[in-house]
Amino acid sequence: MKKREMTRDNIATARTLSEALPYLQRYDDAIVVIKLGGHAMGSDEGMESFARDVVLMRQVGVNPVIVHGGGPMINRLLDKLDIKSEFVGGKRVTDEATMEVVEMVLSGQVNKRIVQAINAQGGKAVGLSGKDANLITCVPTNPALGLVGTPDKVDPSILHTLFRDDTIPVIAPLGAGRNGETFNINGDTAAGAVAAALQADRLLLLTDVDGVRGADGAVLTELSSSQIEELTKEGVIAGGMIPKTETALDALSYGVRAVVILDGRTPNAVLLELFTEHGAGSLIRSG
Ligand SMILES: Nc1ncnc2c1ncn2[C@@H]1O[C@H](COP(=O)(O)OP(=O)(O)O)[C@@H](O)[C@H]1O
Ligand SMILES: CC(=O)N[C@@H](CCC(=O)OP(=O)(O)O)C(=O)O
Repeated sequence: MKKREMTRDNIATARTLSEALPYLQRYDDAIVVIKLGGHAMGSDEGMESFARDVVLMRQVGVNPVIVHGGGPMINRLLDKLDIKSEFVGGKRVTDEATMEVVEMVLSGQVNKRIVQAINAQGGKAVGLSGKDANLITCVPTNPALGLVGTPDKVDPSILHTLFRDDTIPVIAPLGAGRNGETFNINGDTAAGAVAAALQADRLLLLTDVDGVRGADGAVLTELSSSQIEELTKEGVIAGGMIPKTETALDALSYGVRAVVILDGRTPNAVLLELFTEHGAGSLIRSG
């Protein structure tokens, strides 16, 4: 199928998925890992639009893999339960009581919301966490962070099985420890580890800002690793953006082709990034 120019207009005016298809080229067997952050999944309309994009990607031959966050949703339940929580370097210090809430919210609530949204758009999604089928095994990140885990081994075989069955995996960022523990993994870190294990063609980190901003506040459309190091040292890249840029650099070093940090609240964000010439957000490539 020949690629026609895909603009915001002709995606938005296509009333059905099949109407939009002629504007896309087939991307047979490309693997695109998409991290959907908690801040990017606020509204029901936004979730519906995201789910539609994912189903459309599958229809043009891409294998999408969703790894999600849910920080704001975890905060809400922790508040209700009066459990205090703090972040160090963009990662939640996680004791056992917090871990229970994290798992309940991510695997139970957020994961199923995304699965249901994709299925409602005619896709076939299956929800799992890093604990399923030995997908993600972790080691503790740092004793000061408690049960925060760093992926140590990722076994993507279950994901290949799901691809063959035309099924879209939706992954909650939890991992198993070697001694039966459950670890809380930052969503960006989990997405990077999965993308690396799959040697993904692209890793998209969807958040609530239109990209990585420089010192003057403008979005940098393309970023190198040395720029990232410099901006982090200067404190321009801070908070939740730190795990994202760290993830981008790690993923590239493990063979992921390109990483893009973009605003997940923009309508058709994923499609615009993948199928238009200009893309969206901040692109980070190796070299
Ligand atoms: N240089 C930067 N450019 C853009 N955003 C930044 C930067 N430094 C810090 N941030 C913050 O990082 C946030 C995104 O991280 P986070 O809130 O953890 O997102 P998510 O929940 O989508 O994973 C932005 O909303 C912004 O406040
Ligand atoms: C270790 C750690 O920080 N885990 C995250 C997991 C969820 C997440 O990453 O959510 P967002 O993508 O919405 O920020 C947390 O507990 O909030």
